[in-house]
Amino acid sequence: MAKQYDVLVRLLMLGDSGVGKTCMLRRFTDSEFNPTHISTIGVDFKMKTLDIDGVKVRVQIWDTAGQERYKTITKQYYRRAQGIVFVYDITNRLSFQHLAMWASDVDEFAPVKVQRILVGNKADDEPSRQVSKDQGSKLAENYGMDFFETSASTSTNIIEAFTRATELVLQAHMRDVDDLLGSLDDYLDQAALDAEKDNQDTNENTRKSCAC
Ligand SMILES: Nc1nc2c(ncn2[C@@H]2O[C@H](COP(=O)(O)OP(=O)(O)OP(=O)(O)O)[C@@H](O)[C@H]2O)c(=O)[nH]1
Repeated sequence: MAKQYDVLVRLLMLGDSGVGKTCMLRRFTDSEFNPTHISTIGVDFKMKTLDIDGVKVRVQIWDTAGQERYKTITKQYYRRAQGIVFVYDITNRLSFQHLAMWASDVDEFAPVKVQRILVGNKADDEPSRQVSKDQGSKLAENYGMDFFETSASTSTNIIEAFTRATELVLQAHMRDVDDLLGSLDDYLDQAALDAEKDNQDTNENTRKSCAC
């Protein structure tokens, strides 16, 4: 059967329990919002295909449990992630403070070139806000990440956040391909020069040894 996509991208969602990771994912893949909180057990994943500049990208998004007791399981998934979506809840200051811990886990267990974005979810619940947009944006700037305030409930910025994380992964991998092609060009140039030099040396030797 013909492949339905050109590239596969793996994203991982991290953040405290209850920040809305599962709701964001369901909103993105199924356009649904379920207000009941059923804690994720270990990890779960969903897929969606995006068209990014004409490239069909199959995005595989791993939704991890935020609860401490699943950490041993969830950490095993960091290694294969190409992009991380860090999520906190704008109505929960502690979930914002814990980002330092999530980020340090990623530094320890994820590949060096993993791409990262920061998301403050539940932006619809303005009356309960505990983390200002400015605080979120400053932290993202410190970490060198793009920043989005989202709402799984109203769908605000959900597509934008996942699409941006996917684009960043694609760009990083394109750079790798370019670097690889660049070194291949250098190698071929050098090989052509070496072959030319060998040729010249052989011609000279032939001339030197010629008695005529
Ligand atoms: N107001 C509002 N509530 C939200 C939003 N997203 C999620 N919630 C609520 O937050 C609660 C937790 O959402 P989940 O998606 O289950 O949280 P989680 O981060 O996946 O939690 P764990 O699986 O335990 O790690 C649910 O009761 C949701 O209804 C949102 O954008 N706005």
